Amino acid sequence: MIELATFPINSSAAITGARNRVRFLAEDLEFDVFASTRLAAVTSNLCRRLYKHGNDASLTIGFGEYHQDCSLQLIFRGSSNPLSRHDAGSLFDDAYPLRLETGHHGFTVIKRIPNRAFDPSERFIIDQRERLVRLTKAELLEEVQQRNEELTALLDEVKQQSEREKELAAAAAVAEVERREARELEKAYRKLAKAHEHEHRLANYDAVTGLPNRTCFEDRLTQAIERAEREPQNLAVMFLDLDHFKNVNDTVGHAEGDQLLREVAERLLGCVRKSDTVARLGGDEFTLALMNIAHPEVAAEVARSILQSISQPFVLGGREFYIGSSIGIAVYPDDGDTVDLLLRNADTAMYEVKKLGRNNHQFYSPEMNSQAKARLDLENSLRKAVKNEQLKLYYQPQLDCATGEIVSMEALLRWHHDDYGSMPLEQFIPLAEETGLIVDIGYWAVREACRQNKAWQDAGYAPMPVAVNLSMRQFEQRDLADDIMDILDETGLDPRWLELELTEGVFLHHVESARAMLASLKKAGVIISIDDFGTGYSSLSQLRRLPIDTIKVDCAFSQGITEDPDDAAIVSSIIVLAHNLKLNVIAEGVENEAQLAFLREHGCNQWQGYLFSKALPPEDFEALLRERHSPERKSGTGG
Ligand SMILES: Nc1nc2c(ncn2[C@@H]2O[C@@H]3COP(=O)(O)O[C@H]4[C@@H](O)[C@H](n5cnc6c(=O)[nH]c(N)nc65)O[C@@H]4COP(=O)(O)O[C@H]3[C@H]2O)c(=O)[nH]1
Repeated sequence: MIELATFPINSSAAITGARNRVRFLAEDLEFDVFASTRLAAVTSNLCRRLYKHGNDASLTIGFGEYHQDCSLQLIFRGSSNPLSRHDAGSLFDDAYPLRLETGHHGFTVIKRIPNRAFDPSERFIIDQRERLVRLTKAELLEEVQQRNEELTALLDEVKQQSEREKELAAAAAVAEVERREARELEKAYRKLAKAHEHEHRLANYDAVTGLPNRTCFEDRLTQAIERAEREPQNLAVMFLDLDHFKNVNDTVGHAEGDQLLREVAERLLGCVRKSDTVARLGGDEFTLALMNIAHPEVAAEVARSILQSISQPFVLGGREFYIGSSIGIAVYPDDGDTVDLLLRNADTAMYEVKKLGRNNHQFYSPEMNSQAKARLDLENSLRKAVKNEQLKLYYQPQLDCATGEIVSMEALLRWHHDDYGSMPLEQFIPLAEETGLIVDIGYWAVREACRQNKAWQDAGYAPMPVAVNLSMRQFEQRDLADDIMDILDETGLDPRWLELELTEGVFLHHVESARAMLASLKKAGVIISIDDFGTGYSSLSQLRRLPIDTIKVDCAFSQGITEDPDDAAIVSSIIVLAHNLKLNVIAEGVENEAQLAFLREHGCNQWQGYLFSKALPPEDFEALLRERHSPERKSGTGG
């Protein structure tokens, strides 16, 4: 800094200024209070300092850069009283009193700065007392050196600090990367674990119910058997199948069907202990493993409570559904000591329940196995018979009660087994129903009956309807009506010459779907009849709402009408009821004249039975037709 002037100050004052002018505005010229002097330097590029040393106060003013020949004017704002030159002069030489625009009085000191050369090496430092001290060159050098050392030390420190910071930052970055990697790794592990868990669930649990699947069930049962081998105990394996579950699926759809399975799972879990296992094998089949049971009767108790629980209604899609269940039980170690054997024997016992009428439970017994084997043989033979077309249709004439003419016929299935000869229907129809083979057999029967009927018509015999039995299982086929219409198309038989016989059970179990299918068939001209009427549970009101044409009186009633007044009353009531509903009545199983006379007397429309003829092979039936309705008489008498 270039020092311009030093003003001793012995007053409290404020300094303002601009550019190369300095103005001292003294707050108060009561100089005896200068002890509290505090000045603030405010000029911009003038460098100023106030030094106070002892009682001396001085102001050093200089420029940060070289200026010459400038004048300094210090203006002290004074009190309200005019200052005498003396007053001012006591402070500075060349002080002139003045009156400031503010109305205050002050004085000004004008100091000319001589045109003199400055030594640019002159330096000042601020000493410890905050005084500006001019240094000699040597001192300056020392000062600079000292400063340099300080600076170097400082720089070193800064450098070290920065190195440390760098190291820390690097370490932090590495740590961050490691943390991030660890996080990524953990995420990947979690994902993998989740995928493993998902895979495990898929492999071991049923997606619909969340219950263990077959694999998981077999694992648990294996472990339980191993435990039971070490510490002898009883285990029970149950095989459970829902009765008529398919009806629910067909009526309300698969989503509701799944809901029902979930509710069944819940109910099953509610009937067993936590240590037991309930699994779903698929479809409507469930298995249970009851661990460490005190005695087999415990399994029977559990089975009873399951039957009771499942028999409660299920509400699906706003409707109530009642389903039953069939349970087979096999007990370790008596009924098997391997998973396979226990499951197989429980399954066999379950089939036995189904055979005996469902909605019950049954313990496995060794005799069942031989029955099951026989059943399996029969099933295989039946499959072969269907494939090799060993099945035949026989035709039983149906006669008009009033005229005695053959007016229609019923097609009845016959199976001639290569080894066993003629197989009784009551033996293989239920098996075909159980295995679902009846669906194929049923379609074959409809096709064959239509083909044969059309062939007789084409041969010139008087056209008449052929009645074919439909199984309840066929009503589980959504396309039944379309398929039958296709068969009629294929064989060229007019729909009015086909009659479909169904049992009351169809209406009990498939009311809605059956009604719609039958209505469309009836609309096309197909005749619909209810077989074995009186043996089921059809209500009169239901009968009225069904799209049917004919009621068939069951053999048992027809045969009892002459001996049992109840049967007589039932048959006559059925006839009256049917006629009121404008339905045709046909009595089957008529074996003697007295029965026929009763039927005639009560206005029954048609009859069939051994009194006239058994079901005949097609060639014999044709011979009968030839005899009674020769082709030549076809359009003449109508029978
Ligand atoms: N005791 C006696 N019986 C007589 C007399 N007249 C006729 N029958 C028998 O009564 C049954 C009448 O058939 P269904 O009630 O439809 O009862 C049929 C029907 O439900 C079923 N079935 C027969 N063929 C078929 C078929 O093609 N498909 C289906 N799904 N079921 C069939 O098998 C049942 C038994 O058929 P079949 O053994 O042929 O027995 C026939 C017939 O032979 C008689 O005067 N006295």
